[in-house]
Amino acid sequence: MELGLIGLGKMGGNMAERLRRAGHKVVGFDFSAEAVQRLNDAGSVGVTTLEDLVKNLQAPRAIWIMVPAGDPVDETIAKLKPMCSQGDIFIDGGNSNYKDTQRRHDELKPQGFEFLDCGTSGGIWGITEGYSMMIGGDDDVVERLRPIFEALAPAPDKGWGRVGPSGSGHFVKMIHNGIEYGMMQSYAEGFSIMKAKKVLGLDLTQISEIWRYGSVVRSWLLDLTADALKKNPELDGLEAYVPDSGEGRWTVYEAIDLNVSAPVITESLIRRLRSREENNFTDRMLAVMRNEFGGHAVKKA
Ligand SMILES: O=C(O)[C@H](O)[C@@H](O)[C@H](O)[C@H](O)COP(=O)(O)O
Repeated sequence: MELGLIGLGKMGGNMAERLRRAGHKVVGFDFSAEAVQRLNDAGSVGVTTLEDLVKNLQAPRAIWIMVPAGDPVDETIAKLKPMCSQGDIFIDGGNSNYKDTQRRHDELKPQGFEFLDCGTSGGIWGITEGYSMMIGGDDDVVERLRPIFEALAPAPDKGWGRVGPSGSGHFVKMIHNGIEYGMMQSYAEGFSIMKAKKVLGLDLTQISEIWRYGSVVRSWLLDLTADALKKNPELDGLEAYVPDSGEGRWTVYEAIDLNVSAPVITESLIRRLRSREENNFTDRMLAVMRNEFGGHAVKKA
């Protein structure tokens, strides 16, 4: 099949290569000339304008958008529409908010365009391991792209599927990432407690390796954790600073809207926020109040 791919970063570039290896024609666009060159060197078609991307694909086209969530997705669709034809399919494979996705779908459908959302998991490993894909949108449109999903997935019949109507792919990916936050937090806390138990002299690298096989808490995340500890057991040179890209906080908003208590995911998000505050105002407030009512000592900076 032919696929247009917009955004040849860590995810898009690797996806293009996995598709090429499976025999598909990929026409890829990126603002980075280097990324376009890399694609051409690998044997796909790299182009430097969206016009060329559209021209190099036969209608009805399928164009996969792999750009940062938010305005870049709307801007890309707005640029593509005048160049594309009725029946063309746009796929948003990024981490968009599902409410934006539903809005985009409802705008595009009456204009004659198809729109799928595909929550795509797998990170930089997807090129070899395959990607897990949670797809939202019309069933017949998903079927038209079956060869693409089969090639990107870990196996043709595994790791992908239509999960519901438009928006549901991104909704499920949002929850997936919320779970990711909770799992990461739990591993990190467990390893921290073991590290603090100095009298036992535990080797965290060894333990992570033991847990990888047969243990109830084995997982791919733990495999990666074990690799990281092997490379850098003390995590030297790293700042205790954890960013987030939005999916975790959207999961928490959703839990609140639905009256579902989700304390682990919520706390995992809060811990990330806390990791970015050094000597924060909240804790200084606590110290000063304690000092005011009880005359308790404060630690001066
Ligand atoms: O499934 C995946 O491949 C990951 O979940 C990925 O989609 C995620 O976006 C980033 O790893 C960073 O997410 P945060 O910045 O929110 O941690």
